[in-house]
Amino acid sequence: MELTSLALLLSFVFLVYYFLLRDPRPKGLPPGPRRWPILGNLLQLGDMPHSQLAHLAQSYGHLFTLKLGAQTVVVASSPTAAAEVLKAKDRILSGRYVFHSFRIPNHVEFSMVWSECNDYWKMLRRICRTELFSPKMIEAQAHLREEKVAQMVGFLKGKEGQVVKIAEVVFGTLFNIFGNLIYSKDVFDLNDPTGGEIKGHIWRLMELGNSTNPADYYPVLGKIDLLGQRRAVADCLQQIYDIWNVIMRERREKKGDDTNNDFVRVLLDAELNDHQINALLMEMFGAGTETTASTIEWAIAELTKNPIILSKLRQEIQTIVGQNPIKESHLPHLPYLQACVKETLRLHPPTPLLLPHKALEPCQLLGYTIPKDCQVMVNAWAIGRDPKTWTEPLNFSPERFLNSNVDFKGNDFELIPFSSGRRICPGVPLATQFLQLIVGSMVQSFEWGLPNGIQPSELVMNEKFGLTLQKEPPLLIVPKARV
Ligand code: HEM
Repeated sequence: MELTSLALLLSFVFLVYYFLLRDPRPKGLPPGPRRWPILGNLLQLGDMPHSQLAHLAQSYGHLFTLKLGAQTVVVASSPTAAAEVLKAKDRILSGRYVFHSFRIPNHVEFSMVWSECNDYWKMLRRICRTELFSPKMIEAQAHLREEKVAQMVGFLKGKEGQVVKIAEVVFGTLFNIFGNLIYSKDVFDLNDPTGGEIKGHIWRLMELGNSTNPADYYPVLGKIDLLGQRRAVADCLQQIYDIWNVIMRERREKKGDDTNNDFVRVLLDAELNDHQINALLMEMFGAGTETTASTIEWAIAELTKNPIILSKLRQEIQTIVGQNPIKESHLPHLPYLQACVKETLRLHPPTPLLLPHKALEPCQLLGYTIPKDCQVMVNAWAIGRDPKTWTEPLNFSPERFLNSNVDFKGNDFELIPFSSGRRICPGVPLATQFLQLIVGSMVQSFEWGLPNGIQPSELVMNEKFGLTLQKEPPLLIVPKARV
């Protein structure tokens, strides 16, 4: 063989080894599946990443490593691994990986979701804890939520016998609850198919938030904004902020005459500027509506599939509340309703992989070495369905919570739909009220069936990423008023 041919053959063998066979995982990381050149493990994610990752955990263990494009990601999939990430290494792993579509000046630096846990973030968390979601504020604003839910019930009574897309009605109701909690205004007209001015912008923003940005896998693409996603998010935000700036100007002008007891009042009193207030309000809508609406849709779906549980719940509400509309003061006396909500969140956490955390510095995790800047995900969906923790995990069985202290407030790592540790969802107190009030009111006020003669046992819900906007087909029901 000629020398050149031999050299070419050896080069080819070396390249095949280097790119296809060699596993370039840095030393010390948890094990993981073999990765392809350039793509890494991207093709293994499929269109339901939480479910695929749960599957991979069966082969590689409760802490494993993936390469997604150029990003190294460690995935925790058991209560032990989650406790290690969110409790034992809470500070070091509390960094946030910021999605490229949201790296927008005048937004990202004022954001709570995307900030590191710096002094500004601590100030926002304190406002949430002591003001916006304090027990006093939750109680003071209960009548607003009750009023908007009564409007939803009235709207659905007008739709008796017609097919209703439940997510849309719940979304509209949540938008209006938020509008009133935040700046004492409705934002959504349930009877208007366009939903009103601001709805389109927020809806589009949520769609953009759910779409994949290639730069999150290949950061070199970040600067060129290949698909224009960052520009589109910036445009949407500007349109929403233009509307809110008018409201804020009016409220600043009112000053002492402003009698509204809402979030804008609290934030103006805390002397936040318009950029800071806009970013925070946007996050309330963004983080609070889709998650809550998705959970309610799943609860209705599970109750439709489980008529015995539905009638038990109806019986509890009948005994404790009777014919009058449910008030938030009833909620602590409705343990079966609470259990139904917990069970829905166990099976269908709306952010199944929480939000991606990032290592602020290298650290040891269950004997492995996690490098600085490594992304860390926690698979709350897999943890909620783990047969080592839950008996018959795929069954919707609220009874499992009746004589149990397990709760979703961040102390029980087998149930972490809201996460745990310093990054735990600050909206838990509000979300709990929304979920129980809306599900309870639907059950109390309506019988419902599925359209086109579909039987409840035939109801198949698409679990794609667990989020309402991405569900095809959505849950359609035909309501029939009870009271
Ligand atoms: C069913 C309802 C909800 C669920 C399941 C949920 C879940 C979550 C999760 C998993 C996170 C990420 C935690 C982490 O990074 O480890 C989060 C963060 C957040 N949530 Fe919620 N959430 C819900 C409702 C709400 C509501 C109603 C609000 C506010 C009105 C809200 C505001 C936020 C904010 C601002 C963050 C970012 C916190 C930070 O990074 O410091 N969420 N939520």
